[in-house]
Amino acid sequence: MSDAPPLRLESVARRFRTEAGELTVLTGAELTLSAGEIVALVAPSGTGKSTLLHLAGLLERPDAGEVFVAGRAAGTLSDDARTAIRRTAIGFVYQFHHLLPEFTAEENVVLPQMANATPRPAAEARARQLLGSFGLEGRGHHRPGRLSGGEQQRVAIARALANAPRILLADEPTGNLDVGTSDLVFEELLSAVRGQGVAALIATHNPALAARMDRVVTLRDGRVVPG
Ligand SMILES: Nc1ncnc2c1ncn2[C@@H]1O[C@H](COP(=O)(O)OP(=O)(O)OP(=O)(O)O)[C@@H](O)[C@H]1O
Repeated sequence: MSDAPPLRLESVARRFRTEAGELTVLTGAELTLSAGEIVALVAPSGTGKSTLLHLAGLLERPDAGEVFVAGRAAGTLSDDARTAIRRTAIGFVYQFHHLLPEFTAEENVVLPQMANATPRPAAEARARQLLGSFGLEGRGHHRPGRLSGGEQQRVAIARALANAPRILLADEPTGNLDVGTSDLVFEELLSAVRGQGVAALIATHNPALAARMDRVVTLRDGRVVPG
């Protein structure tokens, strides 16, 4: 299975029950991420970008179709098995950093590694190396509340990469930052992802940022189409 793509969505459908009736968001969506490929997901608000990322990240289950992570079908797996895949193979970055406020920047990058049974000294060394690669040496002992928005988001990216995932999923990862900081942090994100050979699916509203990636896709009528 080692030559299987890191991520494959096959005929994925997702519907929601709303007060206005049933809302079909995805219907037969297909997407394959090759190893190390960085794909931009650019689509109008409300068309299902977050829904697609939640399905790809095994946070939700599709109503139909299948999600394969490294060739392994996730649909029939237990919630525990899906959590284990998510912890080892997938990193997430959200628009808001979601760092744990009572822990330092370094601890925020250490904790997911320890949850993954990495011994603390190795986890700390990796955290320092990752934070250093984002220009945050010297900031590791600060809590998130004492960091700037750009620094917080850099820590969140370091945390997402902490367990050396094969897949990174990002939902507007710099959407909360001012334009200048957003460009800088995005550049660092792309360079880290490329440097580590991680396949990435990154939702953004910014066409200039999307153009920096290997391929652009969009959502139309519930399907993934070239953007
Ligand atoms: N749990 C839910 N229950 C009901 N409707 C939902 C649920 N989650 C999402 N939706 C609806 O599904 C549609 C797609 O939502 P989604 O968040 O995936 O869009 P999006 O493209 O990420 O939007 P944005 O760019 O604004 O974040 C929206 O109409 C949303 O209201």
